[in-house]
Amino acid sequence: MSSADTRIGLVVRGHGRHYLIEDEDGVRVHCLTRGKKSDCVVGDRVRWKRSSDHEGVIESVEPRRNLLFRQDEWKTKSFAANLDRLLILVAVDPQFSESQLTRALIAAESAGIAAEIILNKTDLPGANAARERLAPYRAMGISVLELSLKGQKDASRAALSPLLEGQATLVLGPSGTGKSTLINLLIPDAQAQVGEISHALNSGRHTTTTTQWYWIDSERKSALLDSPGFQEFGLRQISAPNLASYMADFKPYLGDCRFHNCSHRHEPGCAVLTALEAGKISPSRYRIYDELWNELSSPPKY
Ligand SMILES: Nc1nc2c(ncn2[C@@H]2O[C@H](COP(=O)(O)OP(=O)(O)OP(=O)(O)O)[C@@H](O)[C@H]2O)c(=O)[nH]1
Ligand SMILES: [Zn+2]
Repeated sequence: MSSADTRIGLVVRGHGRHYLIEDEDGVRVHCLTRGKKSDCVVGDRVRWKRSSDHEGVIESVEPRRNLLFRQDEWKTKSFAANLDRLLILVAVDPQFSESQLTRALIAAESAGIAAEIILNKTDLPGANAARERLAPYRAMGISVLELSLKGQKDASRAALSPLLEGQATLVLGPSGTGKSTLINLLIPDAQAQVGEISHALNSGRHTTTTTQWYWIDSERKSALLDSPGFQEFGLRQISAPNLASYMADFKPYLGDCRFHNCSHRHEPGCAVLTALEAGKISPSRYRIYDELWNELSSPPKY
């Protein structure tokens, strides 16, 4: 088939082999992929053509700028493609897992996606403790935006809007941190958008197993992507020796170890261990590095 028969569309939702794509005019069409494989993800640009008045077929996926995914021993789970930014939402309460935060940052860094942190619920007692836990992240140059999404709606909107403008931004965050509050603040008709999409895909109203694409503005320039919660954030796509290069606080020391293939765990003359002892790398970040190293260098358990 020549590409003249096909048009470019944006994948805004996937469900099995069923996708909802949006054409250049913003019209949404239910499309199927050819064959059994479903290898496009939300955010992909695809070539598609109409197969009937109501449906289309996806012929191919355009090259991706990036792909954010997690990978455990058994499977790869894609969050979305062609992202401009990852926002990791954590809260004062429930207390966030630093390991999950670090994993998300490493996945973004290795995919070449800029990442920032939002600390929500700063109105609660315990805000200072949360701030302290995030201090190493600030120190390594990652922006931490403090919000109180529920109580300070206007201020939150004003802080977020410039960040999101003209971008495709994925929000990741554990349950209970205020993800729905954030989405509803920026996209008042979010529930309606979900309902419309689920209806078009026949996937049921409450299917939240895949990433959801929302337009923030009527010009369809700024998008927010919401991904369902997850328990595990595997990083099997990364090899243990490359791990440190995706950690901004380790990176400055990487060329300075005595051995070029230093694992930064027990070797003499290790610049990372020296930085740890000097307090330039935080003990919690080092502990996560060590845990990840063990995880990534152990053979799969199956
Ligand atoms: N104190 C305080 N509570 C907040 C704030 N933002 C959200 N909450 C509350 O935190 C709880 C969780 O918020 P949601 O927006 O439902 O969180 P979620 O991340 O979508 O959680 P799931 O629906 O479990 O995925 C709700 O009771 C909110 O009212 C805030 O800035 N301060
Ligand atoms: Zn070293």
